[in-house]
Amino acid sequence: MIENLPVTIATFRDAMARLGAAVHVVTSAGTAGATGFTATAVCSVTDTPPTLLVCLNRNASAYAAVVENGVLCVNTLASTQQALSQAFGGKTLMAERFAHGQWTTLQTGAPVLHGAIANFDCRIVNVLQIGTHDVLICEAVAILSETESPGLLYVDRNYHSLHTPNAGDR
Ligand SMILES: NC(=O)C1=CN([C@@H]2O[C@H](COP(=O)(O)OP(=O)(O)OC[C@H]3O[C@@H](n4cnc5c(N)ncnc54)[C@H](O)[C@@H]3O)[C@@H](O)[C@H]2O)C=CC1
Ligand SMILES: Cc1cc2nc3c(=O)[nH]c(=O)nc-3n(C[C@H](O)[C@H](O)[C@H](O)COP(=O)(O)O)c2cc1C
Repeated sequence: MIENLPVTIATFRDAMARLGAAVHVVTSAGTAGATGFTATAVCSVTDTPPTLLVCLNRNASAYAAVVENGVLCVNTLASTQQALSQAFGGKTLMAERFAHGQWTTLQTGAPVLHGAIANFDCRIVNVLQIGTHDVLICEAVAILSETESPGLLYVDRNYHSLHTPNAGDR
């Protein structure tokens, strides 16, 4: 038998850190005000109805407002938008986070980031409590995906560009 690692928070995180993930700034607005946080725990669920999930730590400063607003926008970052990931990734005052980037709105009123590789404007249709996190089940009511820019990848605790070289670059 192969010797396995003990399953601890540290071994789980170290193994999960090996998985490459797109980086998103998840925003929300409404009666509880504008808020946002950086997330890699975002995943497509089904296209019928168009649904994705977002995992949010209940201790995050954005948590209460996201749940009260009941809407959010998943803004998937371009490789040039690493500074936004850092601004929304914790500790920065909420008003200062939104000083980075240009913002508009679509259907729900959640802030929509200009220049993202995709924007999924969503209603939160279900919430599952799993350990420290809430899994927010989100139905997309409007989508933008206009830029050709490469995406931002987070893997091994570092940022990379998802630029795919074409034949001319090789
Ligand atoms: N730190 C966490 O609370 C959790 C981390 N993970 C996974 O473990 C990997 C390694 O994480 P770290 O060792 O913390 O370093 P990291 O360098 O990958 O994470 C960067 C920052 O993002 C935060 N973060 C990353 N994923 C998160 C999540 N799902 N929920 C809340 N905060 C999250 C971290 O606490 C840290 O402040 C992550 O990339 C993620 O895949 C999974 C669940 C919770
Ligand atoms: C690259 C990266 C990925 C993250 N992914 C998640 C995530 O998927 N879910 C989550 O709850 N927090 C995630 N975080 C942490 C939040 O963005 C934020 O730091 C945390 O909620 C605490 O922020 P606060 O100071 O506003 O409370 C991530 C942070 C970074 C930098």
